Amino acid sequence: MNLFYAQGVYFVKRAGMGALRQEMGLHVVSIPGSQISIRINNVILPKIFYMAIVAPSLLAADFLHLQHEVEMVNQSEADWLHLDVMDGQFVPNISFGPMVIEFVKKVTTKTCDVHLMIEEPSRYFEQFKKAGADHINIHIETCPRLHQDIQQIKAMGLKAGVAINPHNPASLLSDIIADVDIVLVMSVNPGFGGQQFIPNTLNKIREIKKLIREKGSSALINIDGGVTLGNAAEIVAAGADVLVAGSTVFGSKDPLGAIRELKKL
Ligand SMILES: O=C(CO)[C@H](O)[C@H](O)COP(=O)(O)O
Repeated sequence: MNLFYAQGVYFVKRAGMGALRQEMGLHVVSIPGSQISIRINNVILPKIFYMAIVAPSLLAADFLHLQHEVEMVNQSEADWLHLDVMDGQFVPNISFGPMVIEFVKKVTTKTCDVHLMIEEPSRYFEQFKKAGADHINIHIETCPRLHQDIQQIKAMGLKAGVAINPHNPASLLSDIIADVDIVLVMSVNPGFGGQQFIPNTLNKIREIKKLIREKGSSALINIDGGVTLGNAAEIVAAGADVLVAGSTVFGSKDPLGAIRELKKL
């Protein structure tokens, strides 16, 4: 187990996660749960802090001032920029596609986490890579050849994520979880920002965490939808690694402060 000391706080790097995390540009990571104690050289460290990855979702930004919004995220403590692509088929809403991402990429300094809520996503992998995606997340519900699609994303040099809708159980991930870098758990029905977090997601996070351990996976658990300053601590305590936050960040009078609060968890 790797231990870091920074700003008066000990951070623990979870076994098996380090390489991926460092590759993803993170310096310190830990296991959740301030209730966990660890023993190092016979000294018990009583408090372990967890730093979630924070990914503001551009869907909730002011599109008239997109550059300004992206620059705000650049100045923040956020780690990733979450980019929701919707086709009006898989989800009822239509958002934006590779062209917008290409412009965003010119300005952003953050990792571009692209979430494809579209039918037949593999038709567009190349376009999204070209546009600047660092991660491509695809839905288990849209991919009859999910394993092949995940391998294709990874072969392109990108991180691959599998997204799962609220009605689908964690067990559906059983035979793919060892192959993915990210599990994107939808905590609202996909299509729109500003919805209420579905409480059963907390159980699902715990189940996915268990599955990750059982399968020796190094996937990060990313929670998308209805994340607020009020429920984020509980979500992280359940085992989430990444918090996508749209309205909580872009709807705030102090978006930098909102991101800072999420990072403090
Ligand atoms: O994927 C999404 C919707 O399909 C959005 O990323 C998600 O809803 C985040 O928005 P908010 O934080 O406002 O709930």
